[in-house]
Formats: sequence, C-alpha cells, structure tokens
Amino acid sequence: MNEIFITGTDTEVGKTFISSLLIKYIKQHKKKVLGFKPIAAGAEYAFGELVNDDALTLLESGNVSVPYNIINPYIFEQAIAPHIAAQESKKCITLGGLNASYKSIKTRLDPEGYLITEGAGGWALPINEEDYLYDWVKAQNLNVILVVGLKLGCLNHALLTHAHMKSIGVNCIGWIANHIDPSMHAQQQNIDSLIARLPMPLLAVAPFYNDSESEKPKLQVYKVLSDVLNLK
Ligand SMILES: Nc1ncnc2c1ncn2[C@@H]1O[C@H](COP(=O)(O)OP(=O)(O)OP(=O)(O)O)[C@@H](O)[C@H]1O
Ligand SMILES: C[C@H](N)[C@H](N)CCCCCC(=O)O
Ligand SMILES: [Mg+2]
Repeated sequence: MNEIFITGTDTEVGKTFISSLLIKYIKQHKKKVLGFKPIAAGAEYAFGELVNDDALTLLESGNVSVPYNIINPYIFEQAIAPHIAAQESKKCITLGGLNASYKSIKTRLDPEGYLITEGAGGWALPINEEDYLYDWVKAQNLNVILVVGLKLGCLNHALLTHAHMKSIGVNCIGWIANHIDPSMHAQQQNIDSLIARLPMPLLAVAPFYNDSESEKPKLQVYKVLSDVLNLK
C-alpha cells in the first residue's frame, strides 16, 4: 500500500486543501485512494453524529466508500488543540488507539491503493501529556509531504519542521508550496529560498484560489510528484 502523511508549516496552511487535490490527482491515475483524518478538533452535529469538515472533504475526495468513523476516529467539538479538547471531554488520544484505527482503515484498501493521512495543526502536535503525532508517524514509518503555506514566517517554520523530521529519522519525500496569501511580497523568492535550503524536492505549487472563480483549483505539478507517489 502507498501511505503518505501530510503535514504543514502550521494549522490553516492548506493541508486539507492540498490533500484533497492530491487525492484527485491520484484518482486521475485510476488508483483507489482514501483519506484519513485521525484527529480532528472542530466539529458539528449532523444527524446526531459529530462530523468534521476536513474529514468530510477527504472522504468526498476519495473513491473508496467507508463509514465516517473509519476515516476519523478521534473527533472533538471544540476547535482547539486536540489534546486539550480530549482532556476537557475526559478522553485520551493514544498511540495504541491511532495504531488500531490505522490498521482498521488499511483493511479497506488493496496493496495498490493509496492512503493519504492528514495531520492536525503543525508537525509538533501534542496528542497527550507524553506523545506527539510525529511519534506515531515515525512508528508507522510513513513518508511525509510538507505543505508550506506561503506567508511571512514560513521559511522559519518550514526549515525547523524539516530539521526536526531529520533529527528523528522521518523521511520527508517532498514539499508543496501553497499560495494562501495573495498579498505576500516576494512569493517566488521565498519559494526559491526554500528550494535552495530544503534537501527534498518541490513537488507542486498551488496558486491562490479565489472562491468566486468559476474554475476549480488546480495544482501545478512537477514530474517528480508522480515519481515519489509511485504513479506511472
Ligand atoms: N491555495 C489556496 N487558495 C485559497 N485558499 C486556500 C488555499 N489553500 C487553502 N486555502 C484556504 O485556507 C483555509 C485553510 O486551509 P485548510 O483548511 O486546508 O488548512 P489546514 O492546514 O488543513 O488547517 P487545519 O490545521 O485546521 O487542518 C481554508 O479556508 C482553505 O480553503
Ligand atoms: C482547530 C484547528 N483548526 C486544528 N484542527 C487544530 C490545531 C491545533 C494547533 C495546536 C498548536 O500547535 O497550537
Ligand atoms: Mg485541515
């Protein structure tokens, strides 16, 4: 199975936006693909069940039909740091629980399928008093793609995020530049600054997408994306 973990330089930098475009890109290659949002904070009740927008977006983007709770095992109503939301609702996010959910979702895909997991927040997300979501990513030996939300400050966030991945032995297979701030100055120079400093390839660039535009958002994809995703 092809398994990828999508992290970002921060919360709200476009992990869901990019994950959804990547899932669509993989579907264009006639592959089965499923999104996984293990931990979601910020949810509403629909038909008596708590649901989260990111998880719904991932579910709708893929082409494998599974019940909601399979793709989003940990869900909290408040849009706050998940380990705090868990404490407040007297629940506990555990590495064991994440492993069990991951094992369960993997039974829904065959070995040629793609499982795209979206993190929550940035790379260093506490999940309880001891563990971080990256401990789980490392334990599962997942390849990571870093979404860089292009805004002032993203160079520091991207470089520190990658430095930490390297220090714990997590494999980052590439990064994606996401134009989230149309007013940002020197956008291309910022991309070039990261190309020069990050050792992994730039896989794609997402333009700023204006909701009022009739066109669907599109990734500008580099050939290396299909290579790292094993898509022929
Ligand atoms: N390229 C883009 N153009 C325009 N808007 C974008 C773009 N990328 C993301 N956005 C918008 O920015 C907001 C944050 O994006 P998104 O929800 O994907 O971030 P996230 O990193 O997944 O956040 P979270 O940490 O909550 O999971 C959303 O409203 C999304 O539609
Ligand atoms: C609520 C938000 N949209 C995300 N789901 C969770 C972000 C957690 C950030 C934790 C932190 O780094 O401070
Ligand atoms: Mg998201």
